[in-house]
Amino acid sequence: MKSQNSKITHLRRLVAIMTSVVGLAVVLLTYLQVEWDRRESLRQHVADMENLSTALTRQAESTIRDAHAVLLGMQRKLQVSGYAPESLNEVLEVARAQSSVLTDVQGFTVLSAEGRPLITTVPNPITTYSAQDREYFLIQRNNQASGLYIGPPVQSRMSGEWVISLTLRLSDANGEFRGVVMATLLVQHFVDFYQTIDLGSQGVIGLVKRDGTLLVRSLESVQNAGLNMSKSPVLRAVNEQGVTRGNMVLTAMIDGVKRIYGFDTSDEYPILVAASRGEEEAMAAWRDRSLQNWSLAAGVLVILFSMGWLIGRALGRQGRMEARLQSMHRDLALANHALEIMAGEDALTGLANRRRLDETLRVAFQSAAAQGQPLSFVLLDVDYFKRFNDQYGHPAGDEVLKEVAAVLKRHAKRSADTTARYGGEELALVLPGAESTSAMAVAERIRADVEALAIVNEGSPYARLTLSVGVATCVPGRDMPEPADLVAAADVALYVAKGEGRNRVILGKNPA
Ligand SMILES: Nc1nc2c(ncn2[C@@H]2O[C@H](COP(=O)(O)OP(=O)(O)OP(=O)(O)O)[C@@H](O)[C@H]2O)c(=O)[nH]1
Repeated sequence: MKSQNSKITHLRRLVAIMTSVVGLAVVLLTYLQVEWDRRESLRQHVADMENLSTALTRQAESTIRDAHAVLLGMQRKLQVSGYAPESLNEVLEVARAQSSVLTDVQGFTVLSAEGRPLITTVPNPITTYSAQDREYFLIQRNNQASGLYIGPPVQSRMSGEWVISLTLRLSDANGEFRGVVMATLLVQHFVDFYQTIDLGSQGVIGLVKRDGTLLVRSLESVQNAGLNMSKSPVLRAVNEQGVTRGNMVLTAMIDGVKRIYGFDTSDEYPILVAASRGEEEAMAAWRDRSLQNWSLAAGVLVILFSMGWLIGRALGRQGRMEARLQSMHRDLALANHALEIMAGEDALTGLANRRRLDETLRVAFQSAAAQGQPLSFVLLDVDYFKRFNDQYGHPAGDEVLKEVAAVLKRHAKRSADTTARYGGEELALVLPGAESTSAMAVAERIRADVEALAIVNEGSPYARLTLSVGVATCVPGRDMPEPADLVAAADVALYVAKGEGRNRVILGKNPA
């Protein structure tokens, strides 16, 4: 019973440990799954943005290259043929033809050394202005070997539209400044094109000069045109660390929105394109999935812990019932014992119990003493009974005790004879009026009958169930003063029988 209780406690502990371990595993696996999913989603978005930025960089390069090629042709023609009206007209015709094909270019213009437009393909131009103060003009005028210069976005004085200027210097044979050939690209043209690409409401594409000047931003036409972005992490990575293509997750300088950026720089021109998606929008699908996963995990945990709690409670209840049963069992045993004592009978064997034996022996002793008659006491003990119990079980042992008791009863022939259970596996026989010879004979018959039962006891060297018997006889009062002396003499004889090899009857010595 006790071990049953500790088994239940052990089981409850096991259930608690298992529940915790499985719960932890669920949390860990969910975390790993969600984290893996996050990285995979981010990797995918990053790759998309990098690829897009590369494609858009090539597109911007191609637009600039086309205009650059035309500008080079115009520059060459003017420098060779001069600036006479015929030459300018020829250049204008070629530029018109090119302009009609290059739809990304707003127009081609030739400016004089004073910044006045000489010819232009820009439709409906205002030609009464001077570009002398424009950045591109100053750079080309002051720098003989400037090459193609990409200007910041400006509002054109010729058309009123926002444009990006591409300029080449015109020099005479002595290298003296003769003016500028210019192609203008419409900012709105880029914005319109970038807006055809779906990057969600927070996505943005930026075309930027490597010095940090913002040329085009897809979210608005011109509000931020020309903004200096040289301090942005992307520009710093490009200019300070020499990174040419890459990605970043960062919060934008302009609007404070967190975005996933991909960027790529041009090898030909000092420009780069950064394409981005809003992090919140891009990762929304992942957030939904992770919420689902965590909800599922929470559901599993609730079920798991509920089951663990229910099992624990059931085990606890079983444990309490076992304990109650145990105490009822004890009460019952005590009650049985009390009943047995009151009845004077041993419940298992039906023989007289120890209490009645003592009483019977006392009366028989007194009566024999009064009459000067002999009184014999026989003490019988089952041999190797512990081994029998161990091998065949306690209930089988009980059965054997009953059988031995039955044999004993059969040999208690006279009415005054008393058979009793002395204790445990020890039985006793009180034979009033019996001399030692007849007591020995009765004892021997009992021993032989038990042996003849041929109850297998493999733990015994006799391989069967046997008895050792001690017999004591006296004339009470004359030979011995107390009944206890008679019992002690039989006990000593029994001890001798055990010592001499068991399965035998020994007569105790009479002290008198
Ligand atoms: N089945 C059963 N066994 C009992 C009962 N009363 C006592 N026993 C057992 O009897 C055995 C007595 O063991 P021991 O005193 O070592 O004696 P033994 O094994 O018979 O060995 P020897 O007497 O030396 O031959 C113990 O295992 C007790 O548990 C009972 O009412 N029923």
